[in-house]
Amino acid sequence: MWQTFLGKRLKGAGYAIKGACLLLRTEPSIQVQATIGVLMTIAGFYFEISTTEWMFQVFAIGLVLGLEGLNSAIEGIADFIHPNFHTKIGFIKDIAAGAVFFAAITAVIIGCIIYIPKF
Ligand SMILES: Nc1ncnc2c1ncn2[C@@H]1O[C@H](COP(=O)(O)OP(=O)(O)OP(=O)(O)O)[C@@H](O)[C@H]1O
Repeated sequence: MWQTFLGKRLKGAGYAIKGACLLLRTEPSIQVQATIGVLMTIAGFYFEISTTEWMFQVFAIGLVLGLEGLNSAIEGIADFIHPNFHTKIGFIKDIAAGAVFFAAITAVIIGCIIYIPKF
């Protein structure tokens, strides 16, 4: 029983890693956000930010990438179930993008709080 449970969880993790690789390979928005994440990580090492600052920065990068990935999935579902123009599809895509915007603004504020005092 435990072997089946563990096997299923490991399989699930495998699918999730595959999904993360797919996002990085196919989604331009994720590629941009991931590049910003890498640059911020380099900046973190360069400015030798504190442990607390690392925690906020890593959290912000993960939050933006995670929501951007979900946004891509919502866009994919919307295009699949209704490929033609529809105001409801437009609304769904806009609010999904709005959710990413909240996370991105949060990340920018965290970045400003960490890095502005270092200049
Ligand atoms: N099927 C649709 N019906 C109504 N409005 C749409 C539809 N598709 C897109 N839109 C509008 O266009 C905006 C951008 O759409 P989307 O996020 O799909 O990006 P895109 O530029 O069309 O394509 P992609 O992100 O794949 O490059 C949406 O937020 C929405 O306002």
